[in-house]
Amino acid sequence: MAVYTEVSDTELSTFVERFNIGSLLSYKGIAEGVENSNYIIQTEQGPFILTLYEKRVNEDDLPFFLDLLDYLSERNITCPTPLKDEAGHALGVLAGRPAAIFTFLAGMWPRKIKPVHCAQLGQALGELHVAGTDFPQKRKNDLGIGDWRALFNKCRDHADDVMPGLGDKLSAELDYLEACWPTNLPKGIIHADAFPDNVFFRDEKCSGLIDFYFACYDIFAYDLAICMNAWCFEKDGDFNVTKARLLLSNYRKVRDFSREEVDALPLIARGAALRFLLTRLYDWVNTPKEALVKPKDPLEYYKILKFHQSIRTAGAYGLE
Ligand SMILES: Nc1ncnc2c1ncn2[C@@H]1O[C@H](COP(=O)(O)OP(=O)(O)OP(=O)(O)O)[C@@H](O)[C@H]1O
Ligand SMILES: N[C@@H](CCO)C(=O)O
Repeated sequence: MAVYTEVSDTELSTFVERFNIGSLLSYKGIAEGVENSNYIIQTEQGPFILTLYEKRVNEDDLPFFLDLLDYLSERNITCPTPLKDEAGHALGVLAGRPAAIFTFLAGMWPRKIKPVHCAQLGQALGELHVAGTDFPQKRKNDLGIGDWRALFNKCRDHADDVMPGLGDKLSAELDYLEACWPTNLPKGIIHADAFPDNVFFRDEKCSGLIDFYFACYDIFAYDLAICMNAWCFEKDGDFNVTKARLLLSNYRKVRDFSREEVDALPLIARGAALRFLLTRLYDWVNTPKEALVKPKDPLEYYKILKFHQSIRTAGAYGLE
């Protein structure tokens, strides 16, 4: 469920009037997603997405996200484009929450990942990184290497309830990553959460990316590592090197990576695994049993972390 804020039809109609998209015909809450309240709205000009920003998104970051989506759309990246109202503002207030209306992206996210999806994602991610190169605003990654220790400390006492010994293992991994994390790799705008449920496809062609609310300025290879972890491991935890090779080789056709990036990939992939392990652990520990949103399994990412700890070079990802 992801409709935290209920909107009345009169207030929504008044809000929509300002956007020059005709009158509101109907609207319906969207069940997917956990961060914000999303509605699909039908107006005389077709379907649009209405997002009401809930408390987990920092309001100060909203201009960055909306400007970024605008900038990327202008550069032919298919992503939700924020509409501007008659005064030229994308951000408004509806039912007491910050709110915006976006273009509707056609497509579905893949429930079963095939190699062709990974190939398409590689290309789309490369295009995103290139398109964002000159975006003038920078948002710090607030779930980056410098933030993991504090997050871990908040849930450390419960880590062993999830798996005996997990607390010590995560502590050792943090020590290692903090000591070795590279500072010299190419950076730019990254999506930082391009999981399958945020990438749409039509006829096995990528038709766009959504949910840019973790987007930030960070290491490009970190974004690739997040995707490799989310798309190239099978349900039983096995790594699928064919999918990884397709992801990386198709990315590389758009934005080639350096020797340093290749060499650092196993380390970066460990960091990317730890980041999602920690946020999932935090949610696991802090979500009440009766909550409607079920927390995701942190141990899925422990298996992924162990895989990357076991390999020596990026050759294991199908790279020469
Ligand atoms: N521009 C769009 N076009 C079509 N559908 C969209 C669009 N934006 C969002 N959706 C739909 O709304 C759902 C929820 O969106 P989103 O993933 O952004 O929610 P969230 O609550 O912000 O994020 P999270 O996935 O982090 O919980 C998507 O799965 C998709 O079905
Ligand atoms: N993609 C995240 C959740 C939303 O950010 C995860 O799977 O842990």
